[in-house]
Amino acid sequence: MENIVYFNQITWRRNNQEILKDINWQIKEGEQWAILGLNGSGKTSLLNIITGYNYPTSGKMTVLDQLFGRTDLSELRKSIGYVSSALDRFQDTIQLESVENVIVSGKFASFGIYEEVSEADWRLVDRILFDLRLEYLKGKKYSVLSQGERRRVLIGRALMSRPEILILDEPCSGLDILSREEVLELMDDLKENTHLLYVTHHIEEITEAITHVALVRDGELVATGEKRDVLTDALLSETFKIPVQVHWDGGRPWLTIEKRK
Ligand SMILES: Nc1ncnc2c1ncn2[C@@H]1O[C@H](COP(=O)(O)OP(=O)(O)OP(=O)(O)O)[C@@H](O)[C@H]1O
Repeated sequence: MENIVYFNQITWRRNNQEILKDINWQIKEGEQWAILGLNGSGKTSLLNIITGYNYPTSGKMTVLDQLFGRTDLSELRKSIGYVSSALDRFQDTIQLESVENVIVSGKFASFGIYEEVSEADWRLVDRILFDLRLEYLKGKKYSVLSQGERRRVLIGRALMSRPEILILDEPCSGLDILSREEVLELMDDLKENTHLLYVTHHIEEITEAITHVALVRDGELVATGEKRDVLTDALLSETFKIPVQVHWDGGRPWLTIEKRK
């Protein structure tokens, strides 16, 4: 495959406002990306272009080498997994389901099981439980899980469709420091079978599994590239509109805020 994602001079306009401006960005096979930017900078709008929910106003766009305008977006979406802490609002419907049922429902893009589940599907559930080290939760109801376990089960659910792209939109928001590390530890395993797009406000969540970073500010890309080239004091200060310094510890970047005059 040539490109996983390719934005060529993409703009997205809404109500006469240019929300995304002149976006040029390529994600290649084998790369794992993080996306950073302030609230309202355009991260979700960018992701919604990739998933085909926002249609570009101008420019050329391909996802998994499929050219927008010539491809069936609903088919394409089956290759894209999406986990968001915003999914928490759907959790009411799955409280009483077992962990296995929640995971298997990912195959049907619904939170209920309305279609027949095959033997092969259950084998994949077992495989996912094993890979994500969640076997100890087998048979438990979703409602009794900790927040960290719930996030990991929702990631497992997204893997049921064997996505080529997995969007993790602030998957660690609201988690304590231990649960957050448990979710982050999955990153190494996930990257073997999919391409990660990891959105966060906390740069220390950019683990060694992430290879590349995109910085977004006011609907424009400040920088895209290998993480060591992009996560610099100057580029992060520009992105976050506040003077910051980055330092690396344990293979991860950490931020300190410079005192403002
Ligand atoms: N459908 C829409 N119609 C009009 N304006 C929109 C629409 N979607 C997003 N916007 C605007 O585009 C800008 C970028 O929003 P977006 O949700 O992409 O930001 P974000 O970086 O994901 O923010 P956050 O970190 O808060 O989730 C905001 O000013 C928002 O109000």
